[in-house]
Amino acid sequence: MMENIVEIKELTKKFPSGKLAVDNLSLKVKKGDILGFLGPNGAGKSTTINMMMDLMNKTSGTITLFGESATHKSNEVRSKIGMVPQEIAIYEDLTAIENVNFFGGLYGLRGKKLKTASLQALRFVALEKNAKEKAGNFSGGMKRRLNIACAIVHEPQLIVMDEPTVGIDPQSRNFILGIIEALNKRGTTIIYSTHYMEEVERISNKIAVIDHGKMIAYGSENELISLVTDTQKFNIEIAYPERINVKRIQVISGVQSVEIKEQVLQVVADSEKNPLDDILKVLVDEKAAIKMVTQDKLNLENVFLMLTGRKLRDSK
Ligand SMILES: Nc1ncnc2c1ncn2[C@@H]1O[C@H](COP(=O)(O)OP(=O)(O)OP(=O)(O)O)[C@@H](O)[C@H]1O
Repeated sequence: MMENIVEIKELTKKFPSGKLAVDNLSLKVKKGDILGFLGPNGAGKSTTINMMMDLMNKTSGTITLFGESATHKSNEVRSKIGMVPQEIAIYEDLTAIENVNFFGGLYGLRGKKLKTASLQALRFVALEKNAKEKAGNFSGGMKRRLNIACAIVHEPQLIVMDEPTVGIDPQSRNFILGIIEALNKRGTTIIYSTHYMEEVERISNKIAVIDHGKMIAYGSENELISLVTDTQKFNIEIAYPERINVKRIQVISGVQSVEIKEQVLQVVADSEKNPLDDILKVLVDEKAAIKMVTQDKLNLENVFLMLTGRKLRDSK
């Protein structure tokens, strides 16, 4: 069975204006992945996705979806893909169910099959009670959810989402992230474009960081963090710091430095090793009375800053 559902090789887009929006970008997406496609505004995320969906011509490079060229894909492959565009693409004058029926019809669903699939899609985004209401009367969050229902009515194996949570309240955003996790649980591969790193941290197992059209990093969250640091820091709160023999901790494999600040033992260690078990054993042995253990971790914002020298949010 094919493992890479998406393969992009050396993809480039130069607009007639001369703007190089996507620059020699390569990327693979495996079955079952939730790929967070992360980058600031203008990084080239939409341009990449639009070429992937064959909505825009590429300048050079190749894009393969389910083993077929993105520009010459069969109807069979077409029906395996769903797209949630950045701009909400629903008919405001139609009801919710009419919207979903319309998109299901485009994918060849008819009659009873269409009816069942449309209701199921609306149920999935918790809009079944609003099925007969006009989409134009929906809140921003409900429109976003309806947009998703329209993209999943044909039960695609791959869903590509371009910033589907922009401009909505935190509750609706949370709900949409939950929908994505549920879709993934039933086996759907997801490509999720966003400039919100906390969304990517929550839902993605793989992250592709893009900036100025170039792929600057790819991997799991921990792999990206290890690109910019080779240490980790543990803070261990204890009741009796005076009982600790620091030397016993210093000699543990992987430990770089140990410091006691009031009731907190601060240990810096190699990120490749996990000395925590051994450290805790010493503390238990010395009856230091462990109260809490926390780990200082870099986040993706730090990673982006360290790789590019700029902040993710307000970079242009
Ligand atoms: N039709 C076009 N002609 C010229 N330049 C364009 C065109 N469309 C996009 N661009 C430019 O290409 C770059 C990448 O844009 P793109 O929309 O792909 O970014 P993005 O990462 O999706 O960001 P956003 O969150 O703003 O959508 C930007 O500098 C943008 O201004």
